[in-house]
Amino acid sequence: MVDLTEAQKDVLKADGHQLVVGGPGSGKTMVSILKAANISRETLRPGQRILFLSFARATVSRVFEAIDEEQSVTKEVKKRIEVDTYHSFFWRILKAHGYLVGFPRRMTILTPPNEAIALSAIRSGFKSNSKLSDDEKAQKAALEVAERMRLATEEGKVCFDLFAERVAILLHGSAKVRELISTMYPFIILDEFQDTSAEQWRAVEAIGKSSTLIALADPEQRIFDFIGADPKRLDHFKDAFKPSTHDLAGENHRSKGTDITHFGNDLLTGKFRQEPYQGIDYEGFASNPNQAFASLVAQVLKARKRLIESGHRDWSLAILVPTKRMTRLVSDNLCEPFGNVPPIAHTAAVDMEGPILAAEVIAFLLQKRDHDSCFDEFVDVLCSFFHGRGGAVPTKGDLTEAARFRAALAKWNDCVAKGKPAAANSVLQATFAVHQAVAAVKLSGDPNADWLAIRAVLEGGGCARLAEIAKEVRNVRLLERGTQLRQGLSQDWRNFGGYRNALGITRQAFVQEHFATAQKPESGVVVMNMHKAKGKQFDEVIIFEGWPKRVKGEIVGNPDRIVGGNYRDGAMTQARQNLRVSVTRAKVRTTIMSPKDDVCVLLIPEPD
Ligand SMILES: Nc1ncnc2c1ncn2[C@@H]1O[C@H](COP(=O)(O)OP(=O)(O)OP(=O)(O)O)[C@@H](O)[C@H]1O
Repeated sequence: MVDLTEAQKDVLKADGHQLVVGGPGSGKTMVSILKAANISRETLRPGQRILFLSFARATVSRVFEAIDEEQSVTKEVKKRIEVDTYHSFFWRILKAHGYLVGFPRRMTILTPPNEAIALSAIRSGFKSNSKLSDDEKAQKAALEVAERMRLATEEGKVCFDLFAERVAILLHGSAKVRELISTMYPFIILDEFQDTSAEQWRAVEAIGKSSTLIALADPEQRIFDFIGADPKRLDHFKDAFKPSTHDLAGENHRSKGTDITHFGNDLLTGKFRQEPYQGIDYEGFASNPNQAFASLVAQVLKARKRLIESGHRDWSLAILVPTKRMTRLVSDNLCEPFGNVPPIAHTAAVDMEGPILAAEVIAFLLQKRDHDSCFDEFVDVLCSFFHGRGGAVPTKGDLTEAARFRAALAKWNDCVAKGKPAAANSVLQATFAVHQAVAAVKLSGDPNADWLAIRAVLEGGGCARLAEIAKEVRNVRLLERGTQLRQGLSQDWRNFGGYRNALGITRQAFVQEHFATAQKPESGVVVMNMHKAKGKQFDEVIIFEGWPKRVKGEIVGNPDRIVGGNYRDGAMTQARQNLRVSVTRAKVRTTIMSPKDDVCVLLIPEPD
């Protein structure tokens, strides 16, 4: 059992609604688990549980890990602490009571890629976001909102964006449902409370009428203003519930013996001390892709060696980057480092819309082999990939590509109907050839082998788009032994001697994957964007940002920077907090890598 600080002990003693604030690694999560254990032993009635609500699955797995670390918490008590995401908790409420807010009784989730497909007709009617006037943006948003509601109420397809808003309406409107929830969960812990959106807050505000709320927050780790976090959120909670407030302040248990937290705090003001910060390294690199990635790989290899030599089995090294694009670039470079450096095994948290839709293309090819309209349907799935892979911000290029394929298919079918051969220069010729080659693949009934066989044909065929799909699908790791997708496909084959339901099984597997909470926390080398690192901890962290593009010595572009464009602009509060969150994820060491000739502005001391 660890020695709790006085402030942590106060958290355990107090009754009623609570607000626990404190800096990174100050022990908010940990004390909330001990608190939950106490409540579970002393207060809960049979059948009741404590709900720990978090934002993302990966954070949830960190909380599970923290619970497991707490040896003073018995197995029985652990079972009564239920850790869940807002998404998954809200979905459970909607499934049971959604009819109260106009939803049909039978509902399915419209996953982000399928939502993107459903909204692509609206989106393709507008120019790209940066070129829209405020009026046009509002018009586009209103059309999207209306379509989302139509899909939910008429077709029972509910997208994530609607969850919190509808649940808030439902809970404010129905004391009965609130009581049902509070009877089950009389205590609810709200993790990362500073980042709750207005809708999430409205929903938990309603539950707080009958359940006791314990909010954990660090106002200076608020990094989601762009999707609805609000600096006033803690005040909203205080005004509504008059909680007892506990400040764990600058205690740092995560990286004891280092100056990592100290450096993180200094980043907020830009005032740095002269003497080095223990546990913080800085590495400058040359501003060109080859040297930049070579420097990164060198740092990764050094860090990995240190961690392996530490003898700690589940070591973790996170490479945190500012943008999703950089996540991909770094991952590609670790797969094929320079010279004869062997690939560096890692996992990358890339956006899943593209990979999921690419998996649907493979599933389609497993399922639909050679019936009459098979090629038409195949082109349709391909177009869905282009409509959906950009998620909420599809590129014009992808939307145009889909339109081009559809137009080519119409011409193609016209020729077929007239008994003429399709035009030799049709964009579909290569697609057709690959489709035929896939239909000729003899399937074996081993889902893994069959999946790879189809992927290989797409990869090696003459159609550049299908080759791209094959590359995307490599990011899907659902076919590992024992996974739901693999088992589902095997069962399908056993039942029908073919993959009759491959598409449905694949879609379902991704929904399950989204809600699964038992995932292990990341270990080994992991790459993710900085926002995704929130609430996590790793042994070592490398923060790696992009570099400027220069023409004749002048900077002409500066994408992928921690501060957009890398120029000073006002207080830069969000950027400072974001970098602080990333820096303080490490237990032992954080290495910050920035281009030598255009160092990150947040690292340059502010004048007195
Ligand atoms: N009093 C304590 N003594 C020793 N170790 C502690 C103490 N409190 C917490 N810890 C450990 O310190 C680490 C960080 O704690 P925790 O994750 O609870 O911090 P946090 O405040 O939730 O951090 P963040 O806001 O950065 O996510 C954990 O490994 C936890 O087990």
